[in-house]
Amino acid sequence: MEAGDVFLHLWQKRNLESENGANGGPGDKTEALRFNLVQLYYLKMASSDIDDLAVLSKSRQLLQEYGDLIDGTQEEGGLNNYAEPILALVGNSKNESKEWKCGLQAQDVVRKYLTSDTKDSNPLEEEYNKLADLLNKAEDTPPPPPPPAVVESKVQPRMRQRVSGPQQDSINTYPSFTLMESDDVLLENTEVRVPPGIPVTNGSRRDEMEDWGMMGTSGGPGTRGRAQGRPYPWNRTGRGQVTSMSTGDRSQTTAIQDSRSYRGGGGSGGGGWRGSVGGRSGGDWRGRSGGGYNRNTDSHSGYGYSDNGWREEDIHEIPNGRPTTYKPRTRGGQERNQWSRRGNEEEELRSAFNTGPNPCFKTASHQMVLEQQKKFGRGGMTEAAYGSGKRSLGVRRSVNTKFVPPVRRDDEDEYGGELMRRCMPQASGKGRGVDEESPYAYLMTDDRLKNIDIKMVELIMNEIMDNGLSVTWDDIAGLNLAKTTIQEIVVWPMLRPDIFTGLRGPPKGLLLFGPPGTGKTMIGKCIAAQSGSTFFSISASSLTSKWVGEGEKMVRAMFAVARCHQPAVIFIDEIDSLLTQRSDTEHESSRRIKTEFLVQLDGATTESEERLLMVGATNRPQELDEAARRRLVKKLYIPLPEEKARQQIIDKLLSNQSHSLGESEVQQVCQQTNGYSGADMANLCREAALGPIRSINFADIHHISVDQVRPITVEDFIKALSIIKPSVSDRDLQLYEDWNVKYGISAR
Ligand SMILES: Nc1ncnc2c1ncn2[C@@H]1O[C@H](COP(=O)(O)OP(=O)(O)OP(=O)(O)O)[C@@H](O)[C@H]1O
Repeated sequence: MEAGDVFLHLWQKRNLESENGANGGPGDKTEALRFNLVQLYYLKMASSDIDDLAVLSKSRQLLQEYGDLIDGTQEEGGLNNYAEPILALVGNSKNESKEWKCGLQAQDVVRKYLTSDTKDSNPLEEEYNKLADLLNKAEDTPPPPPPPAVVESKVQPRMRQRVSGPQQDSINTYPSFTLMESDDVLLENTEVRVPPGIPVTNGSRRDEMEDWGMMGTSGGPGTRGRAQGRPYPWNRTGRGQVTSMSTGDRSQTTAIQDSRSYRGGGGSGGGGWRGSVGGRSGGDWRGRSGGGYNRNTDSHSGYGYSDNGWREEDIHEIPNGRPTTYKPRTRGGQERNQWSRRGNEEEELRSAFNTGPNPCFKTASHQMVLEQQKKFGRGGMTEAAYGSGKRSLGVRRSVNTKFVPPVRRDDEDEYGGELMRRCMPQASGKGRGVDEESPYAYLMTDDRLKNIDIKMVELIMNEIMDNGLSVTWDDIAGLNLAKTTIQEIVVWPMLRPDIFTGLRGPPKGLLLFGPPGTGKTMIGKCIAAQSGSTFFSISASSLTSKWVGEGEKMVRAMFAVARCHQPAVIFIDEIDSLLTQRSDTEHESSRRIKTEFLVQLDGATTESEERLLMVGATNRPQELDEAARRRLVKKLYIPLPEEKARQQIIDKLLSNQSHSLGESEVQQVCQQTNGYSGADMANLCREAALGPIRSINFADIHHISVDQVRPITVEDFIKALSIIKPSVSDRDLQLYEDWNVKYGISAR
């Protein structure tokens, strides 16, 4: 990176955080607008008196301003002009921001802000000139003998450096520039390549800064104290004095940093915007000088730089990695700007900087990218770098909350990363192979799973229902038509695929619909037990994910795994929750899940020879998406049980209980249970079975034997009938029947 680029970074950072007049910098402005939008929304929620149109128009206006701020191309306008450090981070992530380019050119900014074409003095230029002088003097001073021992740094292990150049006016060799300690954050993201001939110094120069007026101008009383958090422009307390900075042909007013960065500033607040960095950097930065950052009494105009707070005992790493110490100038000025280094001369140090195309100084961001590449290969950083915000449970997002992208990090899953770590050690950097301990590692050799995440494979495999289930067709009372149809389209084709080919090929989808509690899930279990196929019982929740893009991958994984386990049946209970009609207002991610589902269900991706059947069950068939309805070819109505079926249910349930009901009494009960579902019948029997228990004295309950409990009688059933009522209304029933007439196959 050239000198001009470094200046651009500094300029971006300063302008992003500084306050240009009363309106604040673009960073503040966007925050304020976002806050306004949220506030407007809550106001509208809280009061219905507020006119919808007024809210709409205000929101539109705010959004417009917000958009202008984000995308504006003017130098101090668009946030994208300040985005270099951020872009450096997201540059390797798969993200739209990749296309997001900074509209500013280094040379433009340098030309505009460092070369004054008016008679007015440019404080920045003056400042750099002073620094250049100082450094030139320092060059003439002979190096001191090396110190006896190197003291370990306790505070700032990061490299600090100051780069300066001679006073020139070309773009990349503009008078001189200084990277302050408060620019460390920036430095971490910046690879600095200093043009040959530019002297480089390192270390703390607190007192020089005082001399140069870089440690803050005197501030107002408001700079006292230390505010917590980041206040908004309108409620900032203790804002410092506003100083004016003349920058060539324009004059810029820079509000000195708000009070959050200061600690007990006394009467002289000031300190400059850089204080904010200190504020965020934590205790090491604050208050080391007792009076906080406000040591400077000089009312030097221009940027009020904060005290960088470099410590005299700080140890610095020189660019080539060898430790050096910087011995700061004393007040007497004799030792100013001197380097000492174990066993090496200053020349060497300088030449290390001037190595041209291969600078040995690695920035933190560069280092991070290298480490990422080591871990994840040339693909470099993943979303991990992008979405590294701390997540918390149960805390509402506020306008101050950091944005956490809804993109899953590679080392994260629904189980806090545990599953991921178990199945994908590469996510934790241990290697790229599949974890051999994973019980499903063997599956990953299958070509059909080559693009599928093993973590998803594992999740799907966990949804396989045990084929050892003991539900038989006889357990299901009534529903003869449904049973025959299912045998025809599910069981036989699975057992004899050679016969069921071509026109006789089984349908790929089956829909069981009807009132709740009529045995749809039981049918699913029965298919699992009787068809001899691998039965995946999938719930809608196991296919949805909080991460954008994961849901559809899960659907794809489910079909891929099922294909590996043919013959297979995928049973999805309450399928309406997954495949409701698509609408313009629904969320993009749920729409994508549906689309993936439909694609997978479609014949295009389902080979005709595949023995794969999708069975969906729903109580709300009318809400299904039309495309899904078409793909679930056979729609079987599972109605309420008829009287005979209800009798079968009672007989079955009473068969292992002691009871005194004869056939006529059971029939009597069945006649009174018209409109009861199978589940209602089961509840009725449970309620009746409690009758004998209720007749026992409470005192006897401890010692009474099972044989002494009286049998269930018809009276128990009659009492239970007054408690258990039918759960399906006539109106709902009519809806099912209408839908069945329209789409069902049992209406023939
Ligand atoms: N035809 C039936 N034969 C025997 N028992 C039945 C029958 N229908 C329902 N049941 C009883 O009702 C209970 C619930 O049935 P199931 O879960 O299969 O209903 P469902 O139609 O899937 O309900 P939902 O639509 O609410 O999921 C079963 O455990 C069983 O005890």
